[in-house]
Amino acid sequence: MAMAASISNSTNITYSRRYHHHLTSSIKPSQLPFQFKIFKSTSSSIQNPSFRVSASMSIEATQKAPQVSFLVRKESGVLHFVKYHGLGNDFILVDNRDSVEPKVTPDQAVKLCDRNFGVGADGVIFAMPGINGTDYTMRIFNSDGSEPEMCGNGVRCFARFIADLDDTQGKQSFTIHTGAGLIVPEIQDDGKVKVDMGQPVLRALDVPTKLPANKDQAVVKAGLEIDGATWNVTCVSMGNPHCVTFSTSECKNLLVDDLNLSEIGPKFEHHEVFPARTNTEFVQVYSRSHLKMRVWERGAGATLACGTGACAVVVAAVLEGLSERNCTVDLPGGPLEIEWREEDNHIYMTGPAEISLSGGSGLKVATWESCWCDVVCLTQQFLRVENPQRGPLISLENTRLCVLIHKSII
Ligand SMILES: N[C@@H](CCC[C@H](N)C(=O)O)C(=O)O
Repeated sequence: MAMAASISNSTNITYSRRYHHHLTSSIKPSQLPFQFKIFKSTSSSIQNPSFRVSASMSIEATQKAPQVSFLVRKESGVLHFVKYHGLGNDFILVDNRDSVEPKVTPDQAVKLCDRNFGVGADGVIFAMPGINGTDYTMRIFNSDGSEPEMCGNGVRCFARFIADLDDTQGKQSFTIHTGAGLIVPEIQDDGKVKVDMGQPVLRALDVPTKLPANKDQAVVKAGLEIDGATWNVTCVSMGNPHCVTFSTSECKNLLVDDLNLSEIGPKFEHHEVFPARTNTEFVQVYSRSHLKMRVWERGAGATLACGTGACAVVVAAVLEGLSERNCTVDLPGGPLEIEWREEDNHIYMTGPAEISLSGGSGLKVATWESCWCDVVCLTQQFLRVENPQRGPLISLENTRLCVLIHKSII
């Protein structure tokens, strides 16, 4: 059988190879274990990456995939990582359980996260030894190298990452120490992750914001002048700071699709009333249980989803009298279910977290020595590959390196 594979990068350069293989029996595509490695060779400069492509394919209809972690392959000098995403908010996950120092510096994180010259991600997350009796510690660098206290989508990815390692013995719930305190994610039977995100912080000084607070010391529907417009904002910390807006003095219910996020977002992020900068959520109210938001993240810009942001949005909506405590929040990457529970004042967030690829990168101070990725999933419109050990694999829609195996020629 002849199989063609093409590999493209974000600059639309396409590399083609033809592979010949003999099938001895009739095998469904879903039974084929594929492994592609993409070698990105940039020894002298990261400005002109070239790709060396190799592919291997083994076909044994009855053979089960080996029960080993994809992190077992450890070569010295190579950073092994796995990429996960929560609704398109994507992260490079690093197994850092043997050290309390992140294996990647903030500068290296910036390079890794670069979508053109690196792997591409909204942040790098480290799974580290737990402290204060917790199972693990999670630390994260944003794509600009800054370190936030917490990340909601990231913590769902973290839970899946930990569960995908071989040594958790089926455990599905973990206690995680973060900059926002104790966070407890639990992987549900349907594969989604429900996270106890703790309590929101409303005290202006703790958010932190210099905006005028009400008698409860919270900032609810305060006016914020930006470029001659007055935005009504409510400030909430989920460990990290959020500024939530549903309206301006001119417009009672924002039409979020009309906003030019890259123009307005930075003006919120760097506004003097937010001494630690801020994440900003622009929200449209569909009903008292259905909200739509777009986000401009501190240190990462416009992302497809923000878990802490969705939690902050529901808190702000309740405080402004716009919604109930249980809401579906639509984000560009998909919906999250958020509950701000009255009994314990905790917020519970439920949503997906999925693996996109695993890889390794030789990290040097200024350049990438090599970078490889095992592509473990392919877009549905071409070929859906299912890994018998990990279930259906997800699409690479949001990554810049895509391996496309054309279904028509299988
Ligand atoms: N996307 C995250 C938030 C990541 C941190 C944020 N950029 C910050 O600096 O606070 C989420 O899902 O919560």
